[in-house]
Amino acid sequence: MNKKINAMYFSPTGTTKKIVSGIAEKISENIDRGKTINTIDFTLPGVRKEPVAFTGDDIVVMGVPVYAGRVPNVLLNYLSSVTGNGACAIATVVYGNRNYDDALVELKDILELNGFKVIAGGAFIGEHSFSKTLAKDRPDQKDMNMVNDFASQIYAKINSNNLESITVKGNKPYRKYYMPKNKEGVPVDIRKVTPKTNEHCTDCKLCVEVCPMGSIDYEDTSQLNGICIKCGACIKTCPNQAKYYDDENYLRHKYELEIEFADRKEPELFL
Ligand SMILES: Cc1cc2nc3c(=O)[nH]c(=O)nc-3n(C[C@H](O)[C@H](O)[C@H](O)COP(=O)(O)O)c2cc1C
Repeated sequence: MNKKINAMYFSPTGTTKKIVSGIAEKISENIDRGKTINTIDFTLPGVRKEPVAFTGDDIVVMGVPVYAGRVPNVLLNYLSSVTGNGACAIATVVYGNRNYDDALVELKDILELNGFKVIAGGAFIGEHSFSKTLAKDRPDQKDMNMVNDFASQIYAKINSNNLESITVKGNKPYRKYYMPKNKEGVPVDIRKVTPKTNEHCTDCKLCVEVCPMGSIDYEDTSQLNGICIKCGACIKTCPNQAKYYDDENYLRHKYELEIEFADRKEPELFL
């Protein structure tokens, strides 16, 4: 088979990367043992400045995390610039055990609008960006077994040459971006919340390197020069636990998520 396998993802805390890479590797193993996968990790801002265009010979595993029940809105411009030209796509979203709401249908729509043929879709679970306990250490081995089964089914579909489009779960029109509530039950906007830096910071600059918005000031890493999307990259990457949020509404939301969505969710696959 003369198909080229591509893995494309945005993944500040690495869970989407694990799922997308797992699917791409397994498909590639089936199709052409050992042939290299073309990886486009668009987590960092510099990569999102480069144009990307595929052809009908490409298979693209595209993955994003679910933010507020949707495709992260900071990615919409970039995603709409990626052209499929008849490439096959596998739409993949990864969420933190609350819900993926309309993110998968939104990603599928974006891909189709851009000239991809979406032949499979999946919603997987990853450790929540806000938490070290919610969906802790997921995707785990059980998830990765499902990733392998999913990839084998995708391979069988490609091989059968019956590349039908799929239907995935989600509302249309899409629901509004999910909002946390304050203690009075009133929806609150946490978009302006920014991380704080404590005395454990050794100025190693790792947080500067991993920020997907390029927002952390190089000279003074306690300062932001741009927006914070609460992706968790600086907090989870810091070797000294020097980054944290202290906003009351953010912390309440995190706590509520940890209590309310403690029960394990399982991946959902669409073929
Ligand atoms: C701003 C923001 C909003 C999020 N919204 C949701 C959500 O609506 N539902 C959910 O289950 N998880 C939500 N999450 C959690 C992420 O989808 C999840 O942790 C994902 O695995 C992170 O992917 P990454 O490791 O590739 O960064 C949100 C995370 C962030 C940063």
